[in-house]
Amino acid sequence: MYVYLPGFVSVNKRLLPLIVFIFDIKIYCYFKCINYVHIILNILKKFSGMNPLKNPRPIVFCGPSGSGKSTLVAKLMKDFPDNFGFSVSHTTRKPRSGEKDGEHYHFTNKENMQADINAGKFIESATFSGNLYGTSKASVDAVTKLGKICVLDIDVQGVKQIKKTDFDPWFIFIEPPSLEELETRLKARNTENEESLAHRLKVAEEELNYGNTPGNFHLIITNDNLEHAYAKLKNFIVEYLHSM
Ligand SMILES: Nc1ncnc2c1ncn2[C@@H]1O[C@H](COP(=O)(O)OP(=O)(O)OP(=O)(O)O)[C@@H](O)[C@H]1O
Repeated sequence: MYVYLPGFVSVNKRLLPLIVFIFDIKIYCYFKCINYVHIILNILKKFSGMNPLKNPRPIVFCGPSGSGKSTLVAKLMKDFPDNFGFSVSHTTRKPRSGEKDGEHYHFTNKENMQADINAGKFIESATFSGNLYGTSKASVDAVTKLGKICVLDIDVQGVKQIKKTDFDPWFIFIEPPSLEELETRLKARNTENEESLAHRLKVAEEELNYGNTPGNFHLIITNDNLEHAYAKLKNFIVEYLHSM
């Protein structure tokens, strides 16, 4: 869809808000006697990721399995491809075929990992099926040093552990509109058997209690309508980027 501006210049309609925005800044700068090109370039740089962020505060996403964390984070990554990064977790399980050390996980052994946990080198860790999994401070720092906001997907037990350390991320809780809807989504996702579904729903109840306890999270998003939920998340991120 194109519109014709005076002077016979045709412009894609989606660009109009940007043009109006730039025009507003130009007028503001004219009256304040500031160089508007400099201001616009800085704003564009910030949001395009051309400017690495200085010591960005990581963001921990938490919420019941199936509440939509991965879906919302994927949208965020698409909108801000250069501003976010994932840390690489450690595990003592054996690599599966195709998994690369340092890329999918840092593969290690129990003795070394337990020693590092005891030495306070991990912000959180847990045991699943007899194997240790965890997030090291170094792997979060590696993302932060690149000037990117480190995104972490951590369960409630992990969040409780992090809160006991000096690590100080933003905590965002994603909740489903109801347990019934959570069950529907998990069934539709087709990743669960009856046993794992029942387990996830039981854990979800406890997680929702923790998530909704005042003071535990900086932001709680009810993921009812995906676009509304994402708009709330994006507002938070844009405000955060502005404040840096
Ligand atoms: N607002 C929504 N409306 C309907 N379906 C949704 C909505 N948000 C996410 N979903 C769907 O719900 C399912 C669960 O979402 P997703 O996998 O993102 O959850 P998750 O919290 O990352 O789960 P897990 O912790 O198990 O990885 C997916 O199939 C996704 O497409």
